[in-house]
Amino acid sequence: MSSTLSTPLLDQIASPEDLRRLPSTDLRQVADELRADLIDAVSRTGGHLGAGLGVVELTVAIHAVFDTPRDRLIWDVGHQAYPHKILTGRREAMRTVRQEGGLSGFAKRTESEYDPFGAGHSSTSISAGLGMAVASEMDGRRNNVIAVIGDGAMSAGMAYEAMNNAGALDARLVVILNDNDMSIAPPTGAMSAYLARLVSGKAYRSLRERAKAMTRHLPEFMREGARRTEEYTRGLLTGGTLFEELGFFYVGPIDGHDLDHLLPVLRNVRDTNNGPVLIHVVTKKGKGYPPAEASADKYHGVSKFDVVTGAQSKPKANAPTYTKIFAESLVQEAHADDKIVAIHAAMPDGTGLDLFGQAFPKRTFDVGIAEQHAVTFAAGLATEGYKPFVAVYSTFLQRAYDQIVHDVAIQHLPVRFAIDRAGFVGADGPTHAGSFDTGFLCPLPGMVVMAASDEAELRHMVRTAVAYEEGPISFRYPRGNGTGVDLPERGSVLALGKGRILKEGTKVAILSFGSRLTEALAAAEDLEGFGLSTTVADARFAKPLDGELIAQLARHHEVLILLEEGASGGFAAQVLEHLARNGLLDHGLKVRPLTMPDLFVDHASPEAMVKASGLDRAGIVDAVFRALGTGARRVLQA
Ligand SMILES: Cc1ncc(C[n+]2csc(CCOP(=O)(O)OP(=O)(O)O)c2C)c(N)n1
Ligand SMILES: CC(=O)[C@@H](O)[C@H](O)COP(=O)(O)O
Ligand SMILES: [Mg+2]
Repeated sequence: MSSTLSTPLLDQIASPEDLRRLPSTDLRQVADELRADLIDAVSRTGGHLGAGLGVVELTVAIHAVFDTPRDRLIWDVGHQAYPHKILTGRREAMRTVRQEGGLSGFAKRTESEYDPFGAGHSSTSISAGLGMAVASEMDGRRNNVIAVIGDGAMSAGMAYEAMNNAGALDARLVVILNDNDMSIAPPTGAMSAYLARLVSGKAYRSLRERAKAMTRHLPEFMREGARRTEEYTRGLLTGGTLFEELGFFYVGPIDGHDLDHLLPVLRNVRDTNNGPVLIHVVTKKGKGYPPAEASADKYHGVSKFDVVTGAQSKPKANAPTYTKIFAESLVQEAHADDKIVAIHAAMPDGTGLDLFGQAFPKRTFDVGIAEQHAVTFAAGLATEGYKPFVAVYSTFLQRAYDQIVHDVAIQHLPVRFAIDRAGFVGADGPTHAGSFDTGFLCPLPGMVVMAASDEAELRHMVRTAVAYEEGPISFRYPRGNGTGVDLPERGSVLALGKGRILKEGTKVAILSFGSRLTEALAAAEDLEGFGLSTTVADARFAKPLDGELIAQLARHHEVLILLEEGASGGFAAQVLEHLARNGLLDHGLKVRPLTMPDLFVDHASPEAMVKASGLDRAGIVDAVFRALGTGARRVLQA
């Protein structure tokens, strides 16, 4: 902890019990100390900061009023849960957040009893909370369940599915809508505009007239609350909001940084709550830290930074990111083909489509956090002759699987999937690892599945996807910087289902799919040092497979290593099945698949995750020697 921090009250809080012992008049100071501590902690590690800064007062108020962990508190996404971690016994450990062996950057059940539900992906909190509320009701426990969800997360269909169900069940559930008018980027969509109107008071004023007439029908707790707090009365809006129509009692908008507003409202809800309640809290992302408040992304995610200046320390890169190469290549192609359109789900910067949006604002669609919709929306565009590119992180594409199957693949629609963050992503850990895309795309009839082994390949794959009209096509590429290869001026259209050989040998063959190719070439060098003549090939396609190439590698080598940065069930599984079906294993070929292990790998640096999974240079060499049999390395070394 920084010796310059003065946090006399926070120092006394080892758990929310301690917080609840303090008089309400101390809570403002607790919040100030908590904010300073949060900034100090994240400045040392990097991580998600803006969202946490915005919920400091809300976090203090919730823990002061509710009986956590008996009352269940769920943070949607969980990236804003850092202040919650500090107040729930993890203050010291916060100095390790997202580091190997340290705290997770999200809420995590195994980490604390104060985290009743893990997350990382958005918009799950209301569903999970409803399950807990119903269980509590069935058990007769009558504890409270509170789900805190952001305005960005509120754009996903799942939130409405949950509210629809909660309203019908009349469940005792508290949803706190943390409205900071920001997603990662400024939010888009009609829902966001609706919330803005509620906050600005336009909708509020007309509804208030109606509310006046309804006052005598208000439940007792609302009248009581209104009597007790003048501010609350002023901020109270009842009847007629979308949330009311869904069966929630709507309270708000409330200033989420003013404890004099938050505390009485939360107490009222706690003491008299009987059905679903939605408390609309207005906050500022980045609140209380000027560099965050001033930045465009409100310091959503930051690397280590200087607390005084806010300057972040970004490591110097020798090559552009894959994301940038994808975006630039797509912009280049879109200049030549006006049917190309680009879609992302609330991730303009992350997917690189901010660049595309600058060049083609009318051909760029931010659909909000709505991956399922993004895919079917793209399918609709494809039916009309457009060439939609859905740019999405591998992990978030998982959300849209039925849409890929039912809306795209069965109808053979040429939707192009640009799958970013494929493979280990490092600090965000298992919720964000891009592990499963190859495995879930390959079984789909007619789907073309590619992976880029460097940024030049990525450029070719963008061009290939533009040219391919027969059905859906995907290409995956990792988080971070490229390998530094020379880039072609423009990509070429790749021959469908054809790989390439980079180095020819006779004893060992390494067939790599995607990002591990550089390590495969390095491992081949090591193997040559042992006198093992090694072939290295880049498969490019997991579907259709290059049958000719696979047969050649299988027939003319003793060992075949299948390498990919993805879960088992992906590329290697496809090749193994192909080998088995075509009798290519019958002569005793020693095939070894190298994939991610069958476990959710905890956060660490991507390099450490790759190494721990045996997908690095040394891991590949080891796999070859294991295939050749015990003692092979010793004999060859001698
Ligand atoms: C399903 C899914 N899609 C995308 C993301 C990436 N993501 C993380 S936080 C975030 C913005 C969330 O906005 P909001 O809920 O308003 O929270 P805030 O950061 O404003 O507090 C997005 C798009 C995600 N975590 N999950
Ligand atoms: C919380 C969340 O889902 C995003 O903020 C994510 O952490 C972004 O990851 P990248 O840093 O890879 O864009
Ligand atoms: Mg928000």
